[in-house]
Amino acid sequence: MGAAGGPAPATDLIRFSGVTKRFGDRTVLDSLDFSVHPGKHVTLIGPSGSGKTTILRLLMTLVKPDEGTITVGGERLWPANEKEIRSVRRNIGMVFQQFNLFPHMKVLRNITEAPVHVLGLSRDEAEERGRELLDLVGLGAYTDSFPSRLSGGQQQRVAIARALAMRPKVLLLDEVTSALDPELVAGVLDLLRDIARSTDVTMLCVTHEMGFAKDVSDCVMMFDEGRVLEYGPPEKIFSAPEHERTREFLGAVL
Ligand SMILES: Nc1ncnc2c1ncn2[C@@H]1O[C@H](COP(=O)(O)OP(=O)(O)OP(=O)(O)O)[C@@H](O)[C@H]1O
Repeated sequence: MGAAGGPAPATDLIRFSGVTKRFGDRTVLDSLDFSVHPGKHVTLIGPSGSGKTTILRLLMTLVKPDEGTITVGGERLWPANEKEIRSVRRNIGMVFQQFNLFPHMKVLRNITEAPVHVLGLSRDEAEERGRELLDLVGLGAYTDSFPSRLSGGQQQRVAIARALAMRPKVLLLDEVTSALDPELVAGVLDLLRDIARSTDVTMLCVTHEMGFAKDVSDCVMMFDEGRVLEYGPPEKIFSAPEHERTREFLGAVL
């Protein structure tokens, strides 16, 4: 219960507190504070080099903060020991710009490897779930194909299915359509819209697709020089931004 007797405030799923990241002399994230509630879809927008991808990479523990704390589901991702990091990381899946599928494995095998080896599912259980996911992403007929036989858009769908196979609480999407031919972009964005509507996964999405940001996000975070300049619902950020810098950025990309 909240202090006034009303419902307790929703607990944050992701929380960054005072997170600073430097590469050499360059401060890429500067004492960053933000939080994301469970089930929300948040898009990160802002100029190139403003630190958006670095946030996703911190959550994947591909890079480590120089200062600050990061928690996911109330558990510390940083600072934390290896065991704690592994346990928190298990809740987080990521889809990259380049699909990074295993080229020597068939599509279904690409999706079942981590559930078998990391989650400890039996091969049968993992395959059953893998087939369901391939149906979900419209690739049920491609279980026995090698990735090289698929288009870029299809490969990206497999990568999305592979991330979902780990039943993540948080799905990180890093410019997932930017390596695709233009005619394949809409299909992948439609799939992500469906996933956003039909699952309770929390999404953090770096994108240059402002249309997608408008209709999928509950919140948009506008970054500039390693800081959150504005954070709010898309209708506010896109229609009535508070900062001149946001207006300039949107003016250039919309
Ligand atoms: N491993 C690294 N070593 C050195 N500098 C890095 C490294 N990773 C990122 N940077 C620098 O950090 C800054 C922020 O990078 P980041 O990729 O987070 O930006 P971004 O906002 O996602 O940009 P974009 O929209 O172009 O992808 C950039 O100046 C980048 O060159």
